[in-house]
Amino acid sequence: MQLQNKKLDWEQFLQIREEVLKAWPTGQEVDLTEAIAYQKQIPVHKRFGQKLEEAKKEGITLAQPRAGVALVHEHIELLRFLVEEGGADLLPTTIDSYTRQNRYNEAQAGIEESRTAGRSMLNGFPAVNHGLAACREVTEAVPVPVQVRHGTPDARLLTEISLAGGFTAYEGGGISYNIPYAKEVPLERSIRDWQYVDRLVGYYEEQGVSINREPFGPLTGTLVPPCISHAVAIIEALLAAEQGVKSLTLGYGQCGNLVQDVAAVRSLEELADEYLSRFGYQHVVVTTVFHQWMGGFPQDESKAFGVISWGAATAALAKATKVIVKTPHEAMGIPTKEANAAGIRATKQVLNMLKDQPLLENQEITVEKELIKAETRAILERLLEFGEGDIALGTVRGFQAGIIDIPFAPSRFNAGRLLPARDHNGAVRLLDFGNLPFGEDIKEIHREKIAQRGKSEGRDPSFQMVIDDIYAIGKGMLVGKPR
Ligand SMILES: CCC[C@H]1O[C@@H](n2cnc3c(N)ncnc32)[C@H](O)[C@@H]1O
Repeated sequence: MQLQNKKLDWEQFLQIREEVLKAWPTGQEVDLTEAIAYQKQIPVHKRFGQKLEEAKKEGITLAQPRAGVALVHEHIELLRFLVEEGGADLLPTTIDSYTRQNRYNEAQAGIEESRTAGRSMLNGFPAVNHGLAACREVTEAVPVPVQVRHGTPDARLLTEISLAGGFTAYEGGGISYNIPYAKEVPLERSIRDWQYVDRLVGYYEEQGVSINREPFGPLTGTLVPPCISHAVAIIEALLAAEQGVKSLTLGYGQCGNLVQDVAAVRSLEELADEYLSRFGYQHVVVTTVFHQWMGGFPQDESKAFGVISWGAATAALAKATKVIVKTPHEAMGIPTKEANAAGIRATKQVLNMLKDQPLLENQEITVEKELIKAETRAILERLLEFGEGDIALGTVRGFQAGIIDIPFAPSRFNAGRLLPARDHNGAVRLLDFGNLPFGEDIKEIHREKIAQRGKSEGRDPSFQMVIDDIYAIGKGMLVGKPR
């Protein structure tokens, strides 16, 4: 049946579900009626969406790290440490890479190796292999809400076990966990598989259990222009809302220029409200998440704290509901629990110093916000045309035509023709627009700003600028100016 953005028929869903639960033995542990009852007894202070909604009302920004290790008790110890020593307001459970690729046999081997080695031999928590009881042990053992964070194109079984396991929030989407994460997964397939995920969340909502859903905002985390990540966020918001999702956190990865980043967070929330109400989705609570710099980090830990603090400051000034925290080990790899907690403490120090300051607003931010909205609308409206009004169909066709295009994505279903580069203030602009449906007026703004940088650096705008910008922050700068 042709792909369409339409709520999955429950009987059809249950048929698919029989196959989904067979993919690993722990799937047989999931009983939806029992799972709903279990979720209903989770106290309100442990419900992710509830805590986000309260933060939005208070106008404060919550801090959440990433974290996940192979074994259950070590994972619990890690999460407890991040609350007690780091001050985390919200917790993750980052899932390992084998599980993300449905390679449960190798995840199982990783668990055995971790037991033998006495340390985590996986880069995350293998929730499917551990199963329901272990997930409930984790979510019950910590005092704050916990969210599953991963990068899985086919996350259907992981969702079943995560929700039955007491997690009250779940990251990802059919575009955002495919195009930046996989090479060979057809977009139509991942969109369909995430319609299953969101339909399951819709079922929990219908039964009175609210589960927060967060599309993965930063995408490749490498000079992704706000209009691109916003377009993906709005598409995944519309796809999720159609399946009955009511608690949505839309995200954006820090680019580094304050005006652009504050404008990006504000425009994201405004565009979400605009498109959700246009398509008739009522009572969807929208919050925002700002990801601290997702690109290359300095090795030097003091410099890394500078980058982390700049991300915290921007998130607070933008009044993002949540900020995802980096650590001083970012340039090295998976952080120790001490480094992870240190990143959260640095972040919280900045958030606390800024939380009584008003939202940063000025004419520059307003102009930038309107530019981002015009660019994002141009993409979304063309996708709707390509889909004859259907955003799911339009998205698949739009990626094929390069109407939407994610810079530096590995997927062969992505056109990969965009070339982003910073302007002389460090805002991310486009050197090559690929096949984006922008008018000359928008293109001229990008060209002029990049030309200004070329003039100030005494060089013609070129691919070299892109390369210099990719390495700039790791080298202690924002704009990759020639030495
Ligand atoms: C989009 C995800 C990339 C970021 O996600 C961090 N990350 C991945 N896996 C873990 C983990 N198991 N524990 C703590 N951080 C983790 C990386 O460092 C990077 O910043």
